[in-house]
Amino acid sequence: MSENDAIKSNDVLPRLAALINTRKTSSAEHSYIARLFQQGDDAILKKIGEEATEVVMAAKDQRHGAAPAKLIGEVADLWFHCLVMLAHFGLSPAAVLAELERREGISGLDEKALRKALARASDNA
Ligand SMILES: N=c1c2ncn([C@@H]3O[C@H](COP(=O)(O)OP(=O)(O)OP(=O)(O)O)[C@@H](O)[C@H]3O)c2ncn1[C@@H]1O[C@H](COP(=O)(O)O)[C@@H](O)[C@H]1O
Repeated sequence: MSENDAIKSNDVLPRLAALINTRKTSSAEHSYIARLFQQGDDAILKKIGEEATEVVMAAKDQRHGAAPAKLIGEVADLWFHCLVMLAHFGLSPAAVLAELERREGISGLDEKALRKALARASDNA
C-alpha cells in the first residue's frame, strides 16, 4: 500500500502509521510525534516503559471495578507509542499483524515446548 493510500485507509492502524511517518519531517513546534522523533529513540523507549507501567496500573484498577475507559485509554497510549517506535526503526504495524497471523493456530504451549527442545538440542551439540 502506498503512503497516500494508507493515509486514506479505513483501517486505523495503517492510517495512523502513515501519519506518524509524515511527522518525521514535521516541525516539533506543533506535533507531539515530531517532538518525540526529534528527541530520539531513548525518549520513545522511555515513553513505552511509562505507558506499559500505566497499563499495568489501570489493569489493577480494572480488577477492582474501575470504569473500562481508563484501561482502554492506557492501552491506546501504549499501542500509539509502539507505532511511533516501529516507525522510528522503519517498521510498520503490517509486519506485526503478519507475525500474529503467522502464529495463528500454533498453540503457545506447543511453541514454548518446541523452543525449549531446540535450546536443549543446541546445548547438547
Ligand atoms: N493517537 C495519538 C495519541 N495517543 C496519545 N498521544 C499523546 O501521547 C502523550 C501521552 O503522554 P502521557 O499520557 O504520558 O501524558 P503526558 O503527561 O502529556 O506525557 P509527557 O509527554 O508530558 O511525558 C500525550 O501527549 C498524548 O496526547 C497521542 N498523540 C497523537 N495521536 C495521533 O497522532 C495524530 C498526530 O499527532 P501530532 O503529532 O501531535 O500532530 C493525532 O491526530 C492523533 O491521531
